[in-house]
Amino acid sequence: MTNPFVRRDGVLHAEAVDLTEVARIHGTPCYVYSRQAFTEHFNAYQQAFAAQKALVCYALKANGNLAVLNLLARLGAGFDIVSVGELERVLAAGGDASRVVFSGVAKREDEMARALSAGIKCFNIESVPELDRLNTVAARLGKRAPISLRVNPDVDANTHPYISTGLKDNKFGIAIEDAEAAYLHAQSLSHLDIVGVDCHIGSQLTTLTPFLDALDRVIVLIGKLAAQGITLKHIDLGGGVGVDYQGEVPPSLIEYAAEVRRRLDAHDYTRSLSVILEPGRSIAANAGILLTQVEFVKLSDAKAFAIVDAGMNDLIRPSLYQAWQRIERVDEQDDGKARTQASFDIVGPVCESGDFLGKERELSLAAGDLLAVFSAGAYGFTMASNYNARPRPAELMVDGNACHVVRERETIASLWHGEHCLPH
Ligand SMILES: Cc1ncc(COP(=O)(O)O)c(C=O)c1O
Ligand SMILES: N[C@@H](CCCC[NH3+])C(=O)O
Repeated sequence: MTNPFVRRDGVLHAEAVDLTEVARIHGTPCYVYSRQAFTEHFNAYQQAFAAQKALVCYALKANGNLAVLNLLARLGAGFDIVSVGELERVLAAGGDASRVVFSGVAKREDEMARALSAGIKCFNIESVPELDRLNTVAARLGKRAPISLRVNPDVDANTHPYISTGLKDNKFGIAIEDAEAAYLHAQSLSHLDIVGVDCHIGSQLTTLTPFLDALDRVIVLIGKLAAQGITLKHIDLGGGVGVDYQGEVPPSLIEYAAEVRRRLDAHDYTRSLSVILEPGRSIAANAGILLTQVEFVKLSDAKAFAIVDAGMNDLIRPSLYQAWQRIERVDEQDDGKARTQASFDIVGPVCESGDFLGKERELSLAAGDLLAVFSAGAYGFTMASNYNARPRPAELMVDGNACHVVRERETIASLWHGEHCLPH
């Protein structure tokens, strides 16, 4: 995989674009994405799973920018959505509803109705009451709803507890031992078509073992369903592989695809299943950085702080998960400026002690320096908020030597749009 963020003469570039120029023209903080990286990361899935009728449904919760969705749609992506808002984004970006799968534990009736009339590929159902609700909505609309059940295989994904989803005590999915009964119930409902099975055990998995353990358990279930006369068209393996934040070595997609194929080929009842994948992070994370400027260097006996203009409202992963993301000075040329060399906590402007982007980073810094926070293309902008009345940053997409604004920085006035004072 080509790294889109490289140094030339000491200055960090995104593809061919000098990031100091980006900051000068567009201001900070801002997200900068690489078209080339998004393309390569998506194509890696397409190519690895090419032999097995796989549909790569990009999980846009990772990065739902319209330019990203449009780019991926043109590369042949399907999409994994978790709300009607995400469905509308896909459609607005030119995505095809018939390549959309709808995940999430709490789909409202109006969301189901909209997805049914748009004609999505599949609802990934996470509970028995949700089956009943979808059946009622489909009957009301005179439609049939294609469904798969998201089963929870009780496999430990060995990832952060907040992003582990396949254990019994997680809210997601139907416990695998209850799944057969749930499928039989689904079969009894008048307006549902059972088309698949789905499983997602967590995010940022750095080994294949939990994925394959989960798959083995789902295959046992598929065998039981086949014995009941319930045949499926697809198996949805959920989110993608983990990424390199801090030297992690992500599992090989080629090996993943081969292991999946080997397992599916081993049984008559799984051989002809098509495969769906829902990767988000591995397509988006290392296709983006967050650019931020040092406002002040604040030193005390106890601490060295670099106070920057991006905060937890812009990038919450470090605060929320103690996530580690690489931080470097953009311009490392020797400009003769006096700097402090220290182990810095990189903190933001938000009024919270938990507002940091990185801790104990050995850097040489002065006010005015530009920093890049790496691996920020996934779960960066999509998790940004307006806390402290801070406008969300601009998003930019670099393409070769061009840099396009793909979302403008929010204006302050837009933050009170739709708010009203009481009548006197
Ligand atoms: C149901 C579902 N599918 C797909 C994903 C995307 O996962 P990842 O970003 O790890 O590829 C998630 C997030 O964990 C998810 O909850
Ligand atoms: N937002 C999380 C991942 C969430 C996964 C969604 N189920 C992160 O940044 O790591």
